[in-house]
Amino acid sequence: MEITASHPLALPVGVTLDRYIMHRQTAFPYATGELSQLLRDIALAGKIIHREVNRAGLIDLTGGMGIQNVQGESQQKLDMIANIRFSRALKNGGEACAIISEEEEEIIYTGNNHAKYVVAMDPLDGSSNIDVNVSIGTIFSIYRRVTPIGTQPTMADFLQGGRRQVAAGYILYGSSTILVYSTGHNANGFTYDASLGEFILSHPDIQCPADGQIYSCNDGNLDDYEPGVQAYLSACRRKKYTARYIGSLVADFHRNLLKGGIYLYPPTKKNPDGKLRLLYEAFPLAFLAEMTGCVATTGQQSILDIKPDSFHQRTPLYIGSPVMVENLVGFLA
Ligand SMILES: O=P(O)(O)OC[C@H]1O[C@](O)(COP(=O)(O)O)[C@@H](O)[C@@H]1O
Ligand SMILES: [Mg+2]
Ligand SMILES: [Mg+2]
Repeated sequence: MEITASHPLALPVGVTLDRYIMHRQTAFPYATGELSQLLRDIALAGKIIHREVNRAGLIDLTGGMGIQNVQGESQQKLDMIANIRFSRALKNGGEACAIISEEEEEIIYTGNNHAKYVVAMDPLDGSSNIDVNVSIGTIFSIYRRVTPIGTQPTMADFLQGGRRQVAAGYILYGSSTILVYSTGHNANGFTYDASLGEFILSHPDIQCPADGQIYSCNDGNLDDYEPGVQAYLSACRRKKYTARYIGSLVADFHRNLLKGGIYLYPPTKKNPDGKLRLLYEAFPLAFLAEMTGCVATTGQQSILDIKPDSFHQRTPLYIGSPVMVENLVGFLA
């Protein structure tokens, strides 16, 4: 029997992330490869965290550290491991001159002052789900620095505003591990094939359904929510929409992005400005939302139009299918 290229065992594995990045880079004659390398460094750290997440229960990576981060939240071991792994990959990769992380109060200087880019990151999103084997993620946002190359980066490099992001994305560690990112044109998803050690293009040019029937919010805070939000949620219930809330922003966003839906984290008594952080949760997902036809708002303005003034500031977040978000905004008006 002759084995041809179409034989099931000879079929192509698909487009790897590396090959996709290279291909995209050729589309931009002025591209110098630094952003491509930075994306590869993030993918590498993602592969390592994929490995740690998958064996967290076996190597005592579950549980807290007994210390609190700048948010006043107890830091989980995996929060810190992810923070170390991503910081190290960005330091060694040489393309990021500084990092803002959920797990550290101040700027992390990588020493790569020659580098053009800065990264804001949520190394491990959905920390409350780490110990219970529920999907968690990593969120990242990339800016071209505004301070001169060769100098020490400053706050200004990080507080440029969501529309100045040159790339953003997330890695979802779920039943499979998927990297979804955009460099400002469209958004693509790459599923990790651990047997090859490669991210493979699995979700090209993701487009969010204009409408949906899934709503995601912490119902336990219902009494805290403003009347407009409560009215919107009871309208969802009346319409027999499906309530789905994983408690990991990345996982809830990803599901709604593919199926159509809305994620809400309104202001609460505990978090009058909302819980989620602007620089490394809301801005990057709002950037992706813009590329996939979703909408991201505070209820009053587009998330991407917020003028940031501090590294760990919070914001209300309503994000998802445009018809649903506009409907919600109608209730808030
Ligand atoms: O437990 P709550 O109040 O519903 O909050 C859940 C939300 O908080 C987060 O866990 C915050 O992110 P971190 O886990 O990175 O701190 C989101 O992922 C999630 O959507
Ligand atoms: Mg988070
Ligand atoms: Mg986190």
